[in-house]
Amino acid sequence: MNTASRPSTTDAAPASARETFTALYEHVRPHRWVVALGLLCALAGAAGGLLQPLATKVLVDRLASSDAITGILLALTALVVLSAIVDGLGAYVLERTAESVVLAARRTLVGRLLRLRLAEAELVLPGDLMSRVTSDTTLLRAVSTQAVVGAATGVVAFVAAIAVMAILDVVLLGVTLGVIVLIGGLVALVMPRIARATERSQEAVGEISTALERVFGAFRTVKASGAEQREAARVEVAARQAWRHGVRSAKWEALAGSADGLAVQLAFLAVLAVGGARVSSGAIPVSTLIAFLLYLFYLIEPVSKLIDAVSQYQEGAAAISRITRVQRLSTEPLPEHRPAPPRHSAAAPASVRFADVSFRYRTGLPDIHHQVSFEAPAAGMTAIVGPSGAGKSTVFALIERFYEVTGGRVLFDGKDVRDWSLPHLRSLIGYVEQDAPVLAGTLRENLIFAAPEATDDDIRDVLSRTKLAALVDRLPHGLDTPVGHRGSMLSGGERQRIAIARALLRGPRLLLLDEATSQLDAVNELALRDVITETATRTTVMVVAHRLSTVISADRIIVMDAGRVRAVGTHAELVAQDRLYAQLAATQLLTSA
Ligand SMILES: Nc1ncnc2c1ncn2[C@@H]1O[C@H](COP(=O)(O)OP(=O)(O)OP(=O)(O)O)[C@@H](O)[C@H]1O
Repeated sequence: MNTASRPSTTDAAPASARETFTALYEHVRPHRWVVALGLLCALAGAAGGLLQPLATKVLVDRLASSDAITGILLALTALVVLSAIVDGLGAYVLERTAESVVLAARRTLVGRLLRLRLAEAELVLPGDLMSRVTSDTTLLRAVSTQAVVGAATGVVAFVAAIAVMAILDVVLLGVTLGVIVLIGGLVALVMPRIARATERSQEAVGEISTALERVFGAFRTVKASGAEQREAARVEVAARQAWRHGVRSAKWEALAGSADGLAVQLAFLAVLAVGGARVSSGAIPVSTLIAFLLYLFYLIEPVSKLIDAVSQYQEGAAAISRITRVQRLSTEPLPEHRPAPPRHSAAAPASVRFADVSFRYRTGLPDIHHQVSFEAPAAGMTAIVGPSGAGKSTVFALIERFYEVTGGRVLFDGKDVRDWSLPHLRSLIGYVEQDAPVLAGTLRENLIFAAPEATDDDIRDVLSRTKLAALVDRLPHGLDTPVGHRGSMLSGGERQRIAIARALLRGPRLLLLDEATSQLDAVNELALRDVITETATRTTVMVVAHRLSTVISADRIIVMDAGRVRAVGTHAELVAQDRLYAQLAATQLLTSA
């Protein structure tokens, strides 16, 4: 997969063990009391299990002395049933909490992703981010609760069993511990490999999402280019990677998982040999050997719980490391809640001024703007023209404060954009991107996207201004007709006017319109020009213009070239005074110069 040219979050340094543990604890902290309840249930269940071998020893002793055993049998049965009930309750409480941990992690992650700064978001592959939200968070399920409780009950039950075994016979305990320590050491070597394999496997899952996102983001082009098989092969490469690392992780987990059985079986053989000798020499009675062996088998559960907990921790740590890396990216403040519906007629037009603005997209990249200065006074239309790559769209990005200037100042209504609260600043601006994105959903959802409180009257008014009323009448379900993925069921011109209607519905004090470079038919072009000129009578309009018809009706035109303002004037003035503008105007299609 050729993602080398585009750094992603996966390039960031992995989280340290301490960071991972703290992040994990932060996920569990809000649920600590429920986890404690689950732990209590698990401990009660474990205590029940712990009593069973002792009860069995009493039973065997009574059998030997021909005493009645009905009472002890009934007590044993009650103990078994009770431990099962408590165990079940504990398991339910924990599973529920685990789901809550996953929900909280997803909620936090999604909240952060949507607030990423544009400059950060551009470095990230969307498919990979999606897999972090959907797939990595799932791995938190086990580690956040089962592993915590498994480790705690495992330790308690293990220590308790060892204590009882010490009372029964210290020599046999020594034999048992010797075997367990030996196998435990081998397991410890395997554990970090599980974390590594899991992280790689999750990275590959991210690559699958990235590859799919690439395909479906340009599905028509993929089909028209006959690239289906090539693209399927790309996805397959990532899927095979995920498989390879998944299998590797499964191998280490299986090895670790069978270690508990192996440890106890080996200890059993050793205890049988040593214990048998001790029984025949009269050092211990046979009932002690039986009880000891039962405790030995009782140990299987806590030991396997401990091993499971550690391998779940390794998997969870891999996921946490990937999630934490996204959380390190910087974000913007959330928009404030705006209770009152926007009144587009009431919004006073705003002015915009660039004062000696220098800008580059990232350190190490060349400057895009060099001391750019101009003024777009309140009300009326200001068009920005210039050859492709001159830095026209970047002007809008700086007004919206998608990026910070590297020098000079951008003033909105006389105040530096950095002194405005970001959500407030953006709430005053209507912004129409060059490719006028329409989102999947209904037409209505798209229209009220930037102004959810807009009333039907507001919508009707904007539809008539943008000449979309006829389209709505034609659609089978009117405003509630779905428009397809990225508005694929609409024409290019319709998409553009919907994007303008969406921006106008916000009641902006400034409308930023990045005109599409693609050709529109004459009817659409006329409709669009009318919409813009009509809007410019009510609010400030700035247009990155690619069509002669747009610039002719502008109040002032700013000519940009290679990141500099080259000339400012009206169409008539510029045709006479500026050679580049005259050339651009002569070609009609301004970007082809
Ligand atoms: N997000 C970005 N990161 C890095 N460089 C960028 C980014 N966006 C634009 N550029 C670069 O900045 C320069 C100016 O881009 P801009 O989009 O402002 O040009 P433009 O004048 O609007 O061009 P066009 O008329 O083709 O839309 C281009 O060279 C472009 O490659």
